[in-house]
Amino acid sequence: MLLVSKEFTFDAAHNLVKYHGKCEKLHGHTYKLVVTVAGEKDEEGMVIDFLELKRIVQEKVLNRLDHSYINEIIPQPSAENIAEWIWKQLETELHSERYFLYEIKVYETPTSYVTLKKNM
Ligand SMILES: Nc1nc2c(c(=O)[nH]1)N=C([C@H](O)[C@H](O)COP(=O)(O)OP(=O)(O)OP(=O)(O)O)CN2
Ligand SMILES: [Zn+2]
Repeated sequence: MLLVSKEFTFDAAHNLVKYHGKCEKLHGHTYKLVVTVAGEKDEEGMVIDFLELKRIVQEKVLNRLDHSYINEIIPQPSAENIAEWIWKQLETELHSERYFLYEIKVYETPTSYVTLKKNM
């Protein structure tokens, strides 16, 4: 099995409504998203074309989250809840007879991130 990953960034604002601390105030992050697909190669020697991966993530995730107020889409936008929402947007699209969505990482800051992995 091969793992194919691509990194993306998006800028968005949020506030954690059920939270006591500085993050209950409106603020923004440049989020980093790493999407990993697992599978076997096709006759072109690719699990999934990076361009196809980019097209799907752009359409299903970035077009909605980039420059958004995330609370309007995800009511309590912790990195954990954002990761679960992104997983739901991508799971069906990144699934074929040869490959499947394996893991995503959502970085809220360069040092704070959440990993969501497929139950195997
Ligand atoms: N488990 C989680 N903990 C926290 C979350 C979260 O989503 N999941 N979110 C926040 C805040 O929204 C925010 O991420 C805190 O960011 P920031 O103020 O930038 O944090 P730091 O400055 O401490 O980050 P550094 O990378 O260390 O500079 C809080 N907790
Ligand atoms: Zn935050």
